[in-house]
Amino acid sequence: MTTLVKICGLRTPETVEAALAGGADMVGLVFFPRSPRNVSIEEAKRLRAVVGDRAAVVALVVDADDALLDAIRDEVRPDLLQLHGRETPERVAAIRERTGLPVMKALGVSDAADLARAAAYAPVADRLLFDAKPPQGAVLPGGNGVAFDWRLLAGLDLPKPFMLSGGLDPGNVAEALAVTRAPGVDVSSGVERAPGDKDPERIAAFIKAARGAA
Ligand SMILES: O=C(O)c1ccccc1N[C@@H]1O[C@H](COP(=O)(O)O)[C@@H](O)[C@H]1O
Repeated sequence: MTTLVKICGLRTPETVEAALAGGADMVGLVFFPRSPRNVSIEEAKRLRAVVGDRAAVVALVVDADDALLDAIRDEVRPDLLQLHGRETPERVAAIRERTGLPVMKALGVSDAADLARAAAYAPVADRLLFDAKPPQGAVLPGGNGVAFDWRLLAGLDLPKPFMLSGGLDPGNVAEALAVTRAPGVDVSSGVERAPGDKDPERIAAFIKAARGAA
């Protein structure tokens, strides 16, 4: 089966086009003001129009309140919500119910015990995303370009599909896929020149490397 590829934190039509030209399955828009990749609802609407039906649009939020979720659903019309904060299983279920959108819950991983948390989220999320835990003192809960020990995911058996993220880049994504057998990968920092500044060449190289590994 083909590996799903998500390019996250896109902020310009040019980089959205680069992701689509490379064959990305999902493009991620970040709604988190502290992130250098943050977009407003208006910017997101324009990017959503650029994407059309050529890929799935993923709206990334961090402990979002209902007003923000409603605005994203009604105005941006994403295909999937990525919940990248401290949302409990109950909150994930409530968001899914309220918005009517499928949700992907991100879980921070640093050791095997972190994977046990997936059991509580699998019944309420449509998809899980395993990311590295942020380094101490980090401003962002994700998008830090930090990897975790991929061997923790080897042999993982979950009732829901999952994606891998955290410190992936064009040079290591093939190895990450070989180790984890993840059905999908997600990247942000690893395809940038600087935080928030996506590089079309690195986007293309990442997608090619992920596809080549499949
Ligand atoms: O990208 C961001 O700015 C971001 C902000 C807040 C939460 C998550 C964020 N990005 C997600 O983090 C992971 C890993 O990113 P990286 O490739 O290590 O930079 C990825 O799932 C992004 O969607």
